[in-house]
Parts: sequence; structure tokens; C-alpha cells
Amino acid sequence: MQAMDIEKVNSMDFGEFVDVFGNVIERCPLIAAAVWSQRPFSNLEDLEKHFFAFIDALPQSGQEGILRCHPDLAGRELQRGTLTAESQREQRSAGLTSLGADERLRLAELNAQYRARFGFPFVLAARLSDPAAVRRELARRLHRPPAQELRTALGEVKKIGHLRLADLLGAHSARR
Ligand SMILES: NC(=O)N[C@H]1NC(=O)NC1=O
Repeated sequence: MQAMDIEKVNSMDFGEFVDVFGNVIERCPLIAAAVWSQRPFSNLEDLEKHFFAFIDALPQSGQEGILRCHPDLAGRELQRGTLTAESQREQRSAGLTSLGADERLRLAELNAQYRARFGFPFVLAARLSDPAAVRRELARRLHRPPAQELRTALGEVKKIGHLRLADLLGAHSARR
């Protein structure tokens, strides 16, 4: 899709808005549906603020639910080709689509350990990473206290959402 300006966003009806922004937060179109009610938006930052405020206002069960909507990095969905277009692109840009079998297995083991410990999948903004960094971060975050890890993981969801929004609105931002 072509980049658009904020006036265009503000003129969208509900259906169009959810079509365009429904996957800013992976597989959580409900968030875009709720954000639509907050229009008009003054700019990209303002729009983004509403997505993030919705996440922050959720109870812990809802925040964990958001994390659970994310596919594993280099996991079964990638193998099967059932990732969302956005996730596919992000995982490819991180080099996760061209891993050797050993590396894939190692990541699958770490992902399984992480999920067993925290009850949600390991989430990281893949576009800002590469296979070695993914493995390193997974191994490091695996040992953190659950409350701290939940905050970190939601921070990664926001980084992913920021990059997806910036793509849609054609903003050139390298903010992490
Ligand atoms: N598990 C996980 O982090 N998944 C995601 N990360 C990312 O950049 N795109 C995703 O789908």
C-alpha cells in the first residue's frame, strides 16, 4: 500500500481503518477497532499513542493475551507459511527464514523453554535484530523475573507496532 497522510487516516470509515491498521498489533484487530473511536488524530505519534494506551490499560490477562497472539520467531508458522504478511517480512529481514536446521532447532528449544516458564511466547522486534541477537536475547530473558519480562515483552510489541505504523504512514523513523 502507498504511504498516506493523517488526513486520509482521519477520513477512513470503521471498516477501512480496521482493514489497514488491524495488524499494527499482531492479530489484535480489536485494538484498531477501539482506536478508531478516538479519531481525529493529529499525527503519527498521536495515532500510535492511542494504540499503546489501549495496551497499557489492559489487565495483565489481556496483556498476556496480546503476547499469545504472536507467532514464534522461526517457528512452525514460518515453516508452514501461515504467518501474517507483516510477520513474514519482519522474520525474513532478521534472517530467520534462512536458518540452518541446527539453528532452527536451537531456537525452537529456547522458545519452548521460554513459553514453559512465562506462559506466553518470546516476542522481540525482529526487524531490529538478527539470528545471533535473537538467540542471545532469548537466552538472557529466559532467566528474568516474570513481571519484568512481561514489561519487556510489551515494549517489544510496541516497537513492532511503531515500525508497522511508520511503514503505513510512510514515516522514516529509526526510533527503537
Ligand atoms: N514472537 C515474535 O516476536 N514475533 C514477532 N516479532 C516480530 O518482529 N514480528 C513478529 O511476528
